[in-house]
Amino acid sequence: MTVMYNRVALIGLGLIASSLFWAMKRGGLAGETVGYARSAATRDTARNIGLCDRICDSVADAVADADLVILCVPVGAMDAVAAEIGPLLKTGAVVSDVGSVKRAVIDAVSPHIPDGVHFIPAHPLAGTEQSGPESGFAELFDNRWCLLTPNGADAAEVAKLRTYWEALGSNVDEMDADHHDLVLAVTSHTPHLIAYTMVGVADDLSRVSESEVVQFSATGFRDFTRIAASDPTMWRDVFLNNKDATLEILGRFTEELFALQRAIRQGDGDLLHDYFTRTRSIRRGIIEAGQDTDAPNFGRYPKP
Ligand SMILES: NC(=O)c1ccc[n+]([C@@H]2O[C@H](COP(=O)([O-])OP(=O)(O)OC[C@H]3O[C@@H](n4cnc5c(N)ncnc54)[C@H](O)[C@@H]3O)[C@@H](O)[C@H]2O)c1
Ligand SMILES: O=C(O)C(=O)C[C@]1(C(=O)O)C=C[C@@H](O)C=C1
Repeated sequence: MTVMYNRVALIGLGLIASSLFWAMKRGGLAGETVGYARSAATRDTARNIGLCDRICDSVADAVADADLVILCVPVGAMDAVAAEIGPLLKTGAVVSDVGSVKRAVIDAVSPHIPDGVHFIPAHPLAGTEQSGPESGFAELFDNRWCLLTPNGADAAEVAKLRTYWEALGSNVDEMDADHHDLVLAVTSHTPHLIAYTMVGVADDLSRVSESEVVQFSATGFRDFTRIAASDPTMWRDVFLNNKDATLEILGRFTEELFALQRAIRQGDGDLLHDYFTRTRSIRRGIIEAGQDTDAPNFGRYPKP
């Protein structure tokens, strides 16, 4: 139990902020955690479930004298929130965020950060399809990655924030923001778009085949429906703010899809088999590297 920041302010009280609070409480990482949400209903819910040591009715009260301020709002709201809190930040404070996109957040937030305040963007690669203050839990960040995109921030403050995320349970790495956005377009953003599309297609079909799509949905499709149940505001903002990288990956995806479509039409079994063999090895690599702790056989076969 080591207090790392005396006062931590969480702005936006959803899945990530509430998980941060419970994980900080578990580790005793903050002297005091204060929270602010835009809507009175969310603030009431937060108070009712004991989220944060104090819930403030104004963002000014929340950031007053805060040593660490974490912006936990959708990516598209970062600009407005940063503009509001910028003039209220104390000298020496650290501002961070948890947004799923990094370059657009840096461009939106940096202009509002006064001299003497450190802005260190971060992105925990951990989440669920749930949202809101009641959805958080202390273990969310355990054994997950958190990527920092420091963008030239003070090295000592970056090292401290890294230690903080490690104390929350995460593995931490640093990355250039543009590279982050390209990597996440491949590993998270485009897969979400594909899931949204596939569930939309099934929904169109279900109007033809009534409830069969739901009744006979196999595990693969159920996984798609979980992903496609993710928060619409959050994901709208991800795509609007990681436009170039997502379009680049979608272009490549479409080319591959057409190649597989042609192979099916032409009965080219070799092409399909080779392709699926290559992709299977990627999954096996992830399991062998110990990166998928949710896999059903995780840990069953000890590595030699
Ligand atoms: N959900 C995930 O899987 C996940 C994972 C990693 C990072 N993130 C990122 O974390 C951030 C928060 O996501 P979440 O899942 O906690 O979302 P959430 O929907 O659970 O919570 C977001 C909170 O922000 C508030 N909010 C929305 N617009 C606002 C505004 N203009 N001003 C003030 N408050 C506003 C909402 O009322 C809500 O309290 C997003 O930037 C998202 O990209 C999400
Ligand atoms: O598990 C999930 O529900 C998620 O989609 C979490 C997930 C991801 O794609 O891995 C989603 C967006 C975030 O920015 C980070 C994590």
